[in-house]
Amino acid sequence: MSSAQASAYPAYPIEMQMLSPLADTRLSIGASTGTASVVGASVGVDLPDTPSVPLLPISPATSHFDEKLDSLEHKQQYAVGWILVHRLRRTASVLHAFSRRRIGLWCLLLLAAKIAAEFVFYFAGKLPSEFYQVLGDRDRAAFFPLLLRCFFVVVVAGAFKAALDLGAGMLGVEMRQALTLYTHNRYIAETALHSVATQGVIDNPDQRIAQDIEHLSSSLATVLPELLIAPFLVAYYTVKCWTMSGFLGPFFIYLYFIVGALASRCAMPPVIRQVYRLERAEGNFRFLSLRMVEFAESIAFFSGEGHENSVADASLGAVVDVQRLLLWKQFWLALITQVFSYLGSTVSYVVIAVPIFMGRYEDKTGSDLSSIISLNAFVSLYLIYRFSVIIEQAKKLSDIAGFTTRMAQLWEEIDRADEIHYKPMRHSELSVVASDLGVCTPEGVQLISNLDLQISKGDSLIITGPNGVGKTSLLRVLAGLWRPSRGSVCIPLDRAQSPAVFFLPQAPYIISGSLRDQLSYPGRNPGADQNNTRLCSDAEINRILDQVRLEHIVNTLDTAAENRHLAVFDRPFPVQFWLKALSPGEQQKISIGRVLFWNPIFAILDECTSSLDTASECIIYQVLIDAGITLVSVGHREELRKYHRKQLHLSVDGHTLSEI
Ligand SMILES: Nc1ncnc2c1ncn2[C@@H]1O[C@H](COP(=O)(O)OP(=O)(O)OP(=O)(O)O)[C@@H](O)[C@H]1O
Repeated sequence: MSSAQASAYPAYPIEMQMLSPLADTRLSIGASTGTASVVGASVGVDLPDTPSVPLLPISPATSHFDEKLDSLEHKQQYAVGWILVHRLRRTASVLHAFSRRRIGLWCLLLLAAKIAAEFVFYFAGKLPSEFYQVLGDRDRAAFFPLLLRCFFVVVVAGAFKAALDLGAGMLGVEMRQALTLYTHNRYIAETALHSVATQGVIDNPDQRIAQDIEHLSSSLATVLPELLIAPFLVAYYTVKCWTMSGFLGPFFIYLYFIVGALASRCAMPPVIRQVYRLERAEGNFRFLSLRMVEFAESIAFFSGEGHENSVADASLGAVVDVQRLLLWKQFWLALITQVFSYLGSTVSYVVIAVPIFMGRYEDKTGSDLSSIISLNAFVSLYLIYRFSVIIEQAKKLSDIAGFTTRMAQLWEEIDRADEIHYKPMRHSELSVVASDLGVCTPEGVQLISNLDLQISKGDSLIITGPNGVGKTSLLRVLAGLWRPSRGSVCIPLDRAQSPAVFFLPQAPYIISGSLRDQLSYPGRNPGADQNNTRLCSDAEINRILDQVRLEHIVNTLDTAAENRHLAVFDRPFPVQFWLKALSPGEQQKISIGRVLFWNPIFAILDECTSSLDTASECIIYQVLIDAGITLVSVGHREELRKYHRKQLHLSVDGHTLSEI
């Protein structure tokens, strides 16, 4: 390797092993950021880590919808302008409110480390030129001190590089925690969860929380220090380059930067578009696999493995098709950025060639000239490198814009849900009253109209009617999950230790935790303040298990291997354990146990005994009546009528209310 060749890649001694005539400029200088390239790689790896909701089954029939979603998301990715500024400002204020001190501290430390590291890297970058000088002059006395200094600088540069990675990682974690805590507080709330999660206005809220916030935080943590320090470094190395090679040096480098930035910008949008499509396809693929695990038994009973196999293959096909397309799009982006990367070293020769050929260094000896070439190459390569870092940050900023958009859309949807949240009115009477009530689906399909209903304490009501007529929808309106399309609902005030109204959905909801946690769920009076936690006592657990005929579960828990040192009612088990240990009917009994624990005035039961045998169902209903709980039940079995005083029959033609 000639001295001229060598001097084109002086970079830092710490990265000497990477130096070669074909070395990418950023590979040879990239020690300060740890970034490997600007080749659009980071837009290509944003795959979902969590299963997504079943929004888009994979089938050719959905491709048109996919296309529409694509174009929508494509636009949203570039939702720049004031709306993005507003969203970024909101993100900043959330970070400020949730973790201002820790984030501020990490930002300051990171910036300080970055400035110090740049100094070290500058000295490291000058070392090769000093070696050329010392070796060129055959100066043995100066060689060993220089070698020692080189070793010291390498160690310090390595330490700074590691510290920068640590600082950026910690800052990312702090930001992720703050943004996710804020989102949890807003999303997992009475006003938002049901509406945002079930009404599907925005896709995959789970993915936005678990993945997009993480990507946003880690991107912000790497971009912020780079952008803060970039103007100073560019200015400094521009002046340095100007003094060494005249104005033509910076001119060529700026020109190179502008052309390179424009070219890679042109190739980027198609990549981002395919990344979005890939994310969605991956989400659907994972969702199918998860469903297969969840419904393995049903599939086995149906002998549906063949069908599932072909659906899984089709889903995989959709993923790999997009992956292939993405690789092609990335190829063009990579081609452009790689060509410009390698061109960087050539530009540095041009920069130094001009003053040499113009005779500026005529009076220099061979070793002086080698040293100047090396130092100049370092300065111009570093300036080029700083520009490529800026290009890279610009690309990351568009990623940040995309992730901010996805996160902020979720926040905005939560804001909307908060605004339109409907809460039934409360009154001091012991009755549930519906006046002139209209019930519509979220799509606006009228299910029930002009319903006047008064359910007084002791006047249990059974709601009957054909499938799909709107029985559950009526309960949703009574619970405040759906806003009535017309009229109003009024329910009693909660009491200190128990809610006035307790709703049991059709599907039992089993949680991770102990038997005490299961029966006490949700752990606090749904109507009371957040800190008012109440758990079943041992006596209450024994009573409830006896009432719902579930005493035998204690033996199952007692013989389980986990946490034997704890009392049986307090042994925590994962939800998977509970789902295996309890049959669907037993799971429903656990749910009913919660009603008995909370002892509300009214229990609104949506086919919550559908998995029980008739004898067990009758026992359960009798226990609830004996507990003095007034029931509003949806049920199809004739036996249930005798536990109620009134019947509301819904049909497509209207409704009738009658005494039993
Ligand atoms: N979240 C929703 N978005 C849109 N439509 C819905 C939604 N939930 C229910 N519907 C529609 O409202 C209608 C009534 O549903 P609902 O669940 O209230 O019926 P149901 O009488 O309880 O039926 P079943 O006896 O089968 O439980 C159905 O046609 C259903 O498709």
